[in-house]
Amino acid sequence: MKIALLGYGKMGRIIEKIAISRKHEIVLTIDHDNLHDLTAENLQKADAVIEFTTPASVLDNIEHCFNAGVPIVVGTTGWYDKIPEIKKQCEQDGNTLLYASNFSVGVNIFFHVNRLLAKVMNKYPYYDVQVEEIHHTQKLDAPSGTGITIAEGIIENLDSKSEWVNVLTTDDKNDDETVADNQLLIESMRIDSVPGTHTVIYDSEVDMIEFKHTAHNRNGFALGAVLAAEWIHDKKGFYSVEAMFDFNS
Ligand SMILES: NC(=O)c1ccc[n+]([C@@H]2O[C@H](COP(=O)([O-])OP(=O)(O)OC[C@H]3O[C@@H](n4cnc5c(N)ncnc54)[C@H](O)[C@@H]3O)[C@@H](O)[C@H]2O)c1
Ligand SMILES: O=C(O)C1=N[C@H](C(=O)O)CCC1
Repeated sequence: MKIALLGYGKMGRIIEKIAISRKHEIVLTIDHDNLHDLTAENLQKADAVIEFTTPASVLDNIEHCFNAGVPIVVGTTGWYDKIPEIKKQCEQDGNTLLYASNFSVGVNIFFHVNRLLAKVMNKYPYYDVQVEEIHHTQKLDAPSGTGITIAEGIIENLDSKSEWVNVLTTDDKNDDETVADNQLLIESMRIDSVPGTHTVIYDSEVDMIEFKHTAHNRNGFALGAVLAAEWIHDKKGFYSVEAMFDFNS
């Protein structure tokens, strides 16, 4: 397959290596210093685009791919309030996009079990729940996209929570944050070069249940994005990465 990379930062560089190891060809690489190469003609050389840039540039990049008629896999986070609009554009105009807050297989298993656990916890209301996410200090958005997906999975399945709120701390101290009973706290921490750690904590007066995913490096995210490009290149429409996994059969 021919792949175009939008964003050649930490993720773009690893995706390139993994794509080549899977016998794909990188036909276009765009970063902030060669934006003039982002033309429909260049994009159309690719069977699929993989986009890992910034919250400020992702929507323009999506538009470029839609205008060029090339399927796009979006890894960038921090734009999810625009999902309904983008979904509509896919459905109305026949565009193709797949996005994930986290492409790693391990995190997608975690998402699935998180939803099941939240359902179980309905029977045990004396546990309160919160989400913690830790990432490197270069991260531009908070909470992490993964943290939002985890929180939404809890809110959809646990009757006592109806919205999430975020608190960002820049060191590892954990001040006891107080939130309303219906609110689910997502505590974001930014520490050194941490690739991504997410924990769901159910706490009661007598004990604590911690459910945790730790990324050791970025390779799992990158492999998932390449697998998503392989999966989507001949499809039409709007997809979340869940469509690639079938945990129910
Ligand atoms: N979904 C996932 O599995 C997953 C995993 C890791 C990171 N991410 C997300 O991916 C994004 C990128 O992460 P990263 O660690 O590679 O960041 P990074 O800062 O290392 O790389 C981003 C790159 O995008 C470039 N860029 C900026 N504007 C651009 C534009 N208009 N067009 C093309 N390139 C542009 C920057 O110069 C930079 O090189 C972030 O939003 C992050 O949250 C998602
Ligand atoms: O490094 C990042 O930035 C990451 N972003 C994603 C998120 O916001 O959840 C996935 C994990 C790494």
